Amino acid sequence: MSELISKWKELADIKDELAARDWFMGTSGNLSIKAGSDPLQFLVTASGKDKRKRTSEDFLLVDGDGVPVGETRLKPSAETLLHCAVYGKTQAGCSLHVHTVANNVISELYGDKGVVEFQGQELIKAFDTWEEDALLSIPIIYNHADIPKLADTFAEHISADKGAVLIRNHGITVWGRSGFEAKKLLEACEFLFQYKITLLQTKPFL
Ligand SMILES: CSCCC(=O)C(=O)COP(=O)(O)O
Ligand SMILES: [Zn+2]
Repeated sequence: MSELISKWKELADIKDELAARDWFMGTSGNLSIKAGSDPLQFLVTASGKDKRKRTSEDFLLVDGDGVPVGETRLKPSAETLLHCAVYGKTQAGCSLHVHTVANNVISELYGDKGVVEFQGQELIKAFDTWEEDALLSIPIIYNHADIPKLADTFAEHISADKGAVLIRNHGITVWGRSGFEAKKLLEACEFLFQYKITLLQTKPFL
């Protein structure tokens, strides 16, 4: 199997798993996987598709600027520039963006603070923070309608090969060195968000 086909299949499998969780409401979300470093190329979801369906037109290959490689009638995700920022600044191999109710609620609750923090929760170890008092901070940025501006603001928070950034009342983007790692981080974030919301809802009755 060629490297590109194998990357396509890997991303399609991740897409199916996230779809099974119902994380692509209303055609939201976009995913990418690095296909080559020299020159930088990655597969990204085509814009506006129902990401719960598996088709031969789900992804297209783009360069480091998010421009399609070769002739295609497909349009790359409207948010491709955020994926460009991840691959341009790190050695990450996969970047995942989803809108969920939990990530939107957390982004609104902590949006004015610009960050949501987790401590004393086992699942923050997904981010390789093993110390007992480790603190996981997830930045929350403003949801600029202008995508180049959104991508620039997002890029300010990319400093490692794995990470997560919330976009207020929009969604989350996570990235990792591999598809496995990116998916693990996304699942960990969504668990932590749901945990915090549940705890906040429960507390008044304790
Ligand atoms: C209908 S959701 C609005 C656009 C968005 O935020 C998103 O994640 C999906 O856009 P795409 O162009 O990647 O389909
Ligand atoms: Zn989005």
